[in-house]
Amino acid sequence: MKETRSRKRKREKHGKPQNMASASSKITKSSSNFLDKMRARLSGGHFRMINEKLYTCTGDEALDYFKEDPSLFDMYHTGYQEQMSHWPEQPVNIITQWLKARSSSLVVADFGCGDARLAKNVKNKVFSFDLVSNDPSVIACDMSNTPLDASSIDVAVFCLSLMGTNFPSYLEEAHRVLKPSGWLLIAEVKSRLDPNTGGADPKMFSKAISDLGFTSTLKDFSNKMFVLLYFQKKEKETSTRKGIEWPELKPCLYKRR
Ligand SMILES: C[S@@+](CC[C@H](N)C(=O)[O-])C[C@H]1O[C@@H](n2cnc3c(N)ncnc32)[C@H](O)[C@@H]1O
Repeated sequence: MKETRSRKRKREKHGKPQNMASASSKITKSSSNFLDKMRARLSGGHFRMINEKLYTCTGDEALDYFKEDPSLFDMYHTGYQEQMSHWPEQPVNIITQWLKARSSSLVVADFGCGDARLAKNVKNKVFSFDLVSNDPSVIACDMSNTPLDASSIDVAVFCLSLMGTNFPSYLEEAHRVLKPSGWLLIAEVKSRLDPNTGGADPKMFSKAISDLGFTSTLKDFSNKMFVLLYFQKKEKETSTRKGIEWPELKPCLYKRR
């Protein structure tokens, strides 16, 4: 249909500013999208850097690292939660279910608790340990040296937290604080315990823990992202701790998304 002169005049009068407004709103939107993307990329980069640091230093070095700048801990956990949001299942939920199926009188120590999700979701008394405490319920320490008494705990949990190069000392600490027959529950990133992808031999890892004074009760490799290894502390002290052959656990480095 042919446009009348008066319509054309109206369109030219009113149409142009409208188009300009929508063009400038498009520019604002796309530049804020761009800034959001840049921010996400930057924080993803920071997360990967802190993550690599935690996997390549000892626990006390990691403690000093966060003491110098506690904001790095929040940065790490923002990135970690982003990564976890892509996992179909979270190991902390499986451990939560395991605890819920048992007596709530079991006393738990969560080694490397992160945001203390485990403590928040069970009725048990949970001692939550991490390098930084952002919550009054979390005790800040290097978990190779907790303030717990010897033989005072029923369940020790390491959910994706065997990060430091001195990880055997975390398991030794768990052995110290666990009661005889107490449970040691480990969830670890699958690639770290998969020889096909350059990871450690899970049999060697499990044997080292048994040599420390535990009996293996469950090995679950069914999940794509993580393995579950459960143990019970032996009734009698058998380990000398010396001569245990620990495999090297490779860092879990997350890909850029
Ligand atoms: C990958 S996050 C897992 C957090 C939580 N367990 C979960 O499943 O969501 C590992 C946590 O272990 C903590 N961690 C690593 N080494 C530690 C150490 N030596 N002492 C205390 N916490 C440690 C880190 O600060 C981090 O919060």
